[in-house]
Amino acid sequence: MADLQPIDAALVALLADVCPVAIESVLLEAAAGRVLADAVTAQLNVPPFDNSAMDGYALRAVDAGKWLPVSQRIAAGTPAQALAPGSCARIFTGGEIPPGADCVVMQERVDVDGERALIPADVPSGDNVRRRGRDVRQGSVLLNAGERLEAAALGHLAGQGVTQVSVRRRPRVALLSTGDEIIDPGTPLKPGQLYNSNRPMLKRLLENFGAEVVSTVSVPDDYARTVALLKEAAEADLVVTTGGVSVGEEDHVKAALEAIGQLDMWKLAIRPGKPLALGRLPRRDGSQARFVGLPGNPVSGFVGAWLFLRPLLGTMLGCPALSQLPTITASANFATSTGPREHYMRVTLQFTPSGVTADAFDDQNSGVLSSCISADAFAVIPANSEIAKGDSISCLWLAGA
Ligand SMILES: Nc1nc2c(c(=O)[nH]1)N[C@H]1C(S)=C(S)[C@@H](COP(=O)(O)OP(=O)(O)OC[C@H]3O[C@@H](n4cnc5c(N)ncnc54)[C@H](O)[C@@H]3O)O[C@H]1N2
Ligand code: MOO
Repeated sequence: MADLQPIDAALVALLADVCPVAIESVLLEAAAGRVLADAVTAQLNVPPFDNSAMDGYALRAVDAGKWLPVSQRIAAGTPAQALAPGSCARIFTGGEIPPGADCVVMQERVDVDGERALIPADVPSGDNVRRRGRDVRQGSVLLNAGERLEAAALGHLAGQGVTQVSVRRRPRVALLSTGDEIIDPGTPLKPGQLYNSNRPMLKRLLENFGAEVVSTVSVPDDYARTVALLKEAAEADLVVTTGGVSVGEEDHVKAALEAIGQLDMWKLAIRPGKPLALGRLPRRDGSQARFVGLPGNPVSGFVGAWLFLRPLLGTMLGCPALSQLPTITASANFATSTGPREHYMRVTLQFTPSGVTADAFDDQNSGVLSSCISADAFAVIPANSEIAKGDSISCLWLAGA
């Protein structure tokens, strides 16, 4: 096992000299999940004017504690007139604070008699006023480059009147499934065959990690076909294969990669996913596509996608949030021991008043995809270690995709 490469070294090799993908402009309404290419400076204050946080009456705080004439009515969306001293204005939530007024009292606290309102005495200046620029100051950085455009960020951009946004192009991924025994759903299974579970699983993960899957290809266990299909796939930014990276005579991916491209790393000290291969493939124009060869076992593909495809895509997209998974410490609700490989166990997390506990799926075999269905995290069990129930373990939280 001395030839197993440490995971840290594999990540360094994977992320070395990765170029960010190009920039494109998209409509804000089509920008969900995309990664901002440039920082955005706020052009507007938000809110753009002082406005009321309540339905009620706007006044000068010095006039509180008296009956005041109601001199105007300010609905949201209508401009306010200056407020004469000793009067108040009927105002609605979101309505513009009239010049001169400095507070709003909610209507539940006010007695009204015709065109007069009795304002309680304890209304401090500034009460229920949402100041101009309280959320966003004109000229400040609204969003940084590398921000993934999720719900609140999209709202923030729309709040600036933005219609078009500059984002990183989605990295294009060619997803190749190797194995003569693997067939697509829709055809009855013959003896020895099984359906391709890796393809839809990885497609979904890749898309969640910001990529566009531009081709899905089935590759037979044949060296010449593997070479030909890898060459074709290399026109994408990233080529991901499943299966065929181990040591059997029918495992052609590594040999094909070495023949036409470059193998940067193979065989990692990781369970599951040991035969994972990293490298590059040449394109017709002389540039190179990145290559990640995932082992065929579905759990190896699932773990490999989170640990390697996610940071690789995060780096291509210039998105730090995608490059690192949050870690959380939990108390192990199981016992286990490891050999020479670091074990990424699929666990569910329980948040209790006394702390976080991790329950491991019973069968942690790399062919048992059920272990990934409800997994919230990977418990990272170091190589050559013993874990007893109640021990503190570090987990990688599968958040954000
Ligand atoms: N003599 C050795 N044999 C194996 C070793 C080893 O070190 N020495 N390593 C084992 C480990 S660990 C793994 S992981 C596997 C990985 O092998 P491959 O990457 O070559 O994958 P395959 O053999 O093609 O497939 C493995 C397994 O997964 C099934 N599979 C493949 N693709 C799919 C798919 N798209 N959907 C569903 N299932 C898939 C395939 O039928 C096999 O059962 O090698 C061990 N062997
Ligand atoms: O790396 Mo393999 O997936 O451990 O079985």
